[in-house]
Amino acid sequence: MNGIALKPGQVDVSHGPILYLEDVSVSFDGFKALNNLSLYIDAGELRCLIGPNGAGKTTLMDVITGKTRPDTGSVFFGQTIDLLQMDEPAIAQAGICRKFQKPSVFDMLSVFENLELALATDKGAWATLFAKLNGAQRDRIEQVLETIGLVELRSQPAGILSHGQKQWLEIGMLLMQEPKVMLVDEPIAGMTHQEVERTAELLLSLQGERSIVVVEHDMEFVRSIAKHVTVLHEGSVLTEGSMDEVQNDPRVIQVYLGD
Ligand SMILES: Nc1ncnc2c1ncn2[C@@H]1O[C@H](COP(=O)(O)OP(=O)(O)OP(=O)(O)O)[C@@H](O)[C@H]1O
Repeated sequence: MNGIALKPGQVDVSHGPILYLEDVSVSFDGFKALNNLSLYIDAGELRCLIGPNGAGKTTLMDVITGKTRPDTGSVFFGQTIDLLQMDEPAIAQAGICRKFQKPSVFDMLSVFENLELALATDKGAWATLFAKLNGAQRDRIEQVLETIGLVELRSQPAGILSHGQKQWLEIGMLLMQEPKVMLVDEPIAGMTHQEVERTAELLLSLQGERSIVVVEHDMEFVRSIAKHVTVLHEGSVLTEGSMDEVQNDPRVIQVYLGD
């Protein structure tokens, strides 16, 4: 250890990575969806995960968020927090959140209220909506509205938003909880070209303060955001590197062409 005392809830990233997965295997009826997979995600980085269908990307996300328990291996959040000892809500509470492909905003509530709801704690959703916001909470919502580019639509019901805008609102709802790691599953599916560009800007603006792991099939999009790409194949890491490096790797070309 480096001698720095950590407060409860703090994540020890003093060695660089915020997520450590080592020798993780997951079997479904004898089939290895993850096979001795090891992966490290640095604090503040934006990582893209690619790989052909069935490579294990979703299973990997499920392991990190506690939905699926590995048969073997270790999964740590920072150097000291053992995620395999925690259930799904505890992992989310610790600061690892996941954005699923399909947006699930509340159509009848305004954009602002959706963000307000994301503040919901143990008091419950309705109590949160009717409670008076304090200054810090109001400032946080304003900041998030700015980040997701929905300031002007703040009073509109979420139901009138375009598909892309709903996705950004949902990212905003996750940001309200100030996660340290965001796992983002196929963020641009169904978006217009303009929305795709705006989503790239948004994800790029989020790195640094938090780590972002994006699973995406669209290679053009991956190229536009990724400094570092991990290629999964048959439940293991096939290779890692810049987009150019992985795209020119004969093993990557082979698994994609063979798909
Ligand atoms: N609950 C399950 N029961 C049985 N097999 C499963 C289960 N979940 C996943 N698998 C299998 O494990 C393998 C990895 O699946 P996974 O969904 O993680 O891949 P993926 O890389 O996310 O694929 P895609 O890009 O198609 O979403 C696949 O062969 C899949 O059929």
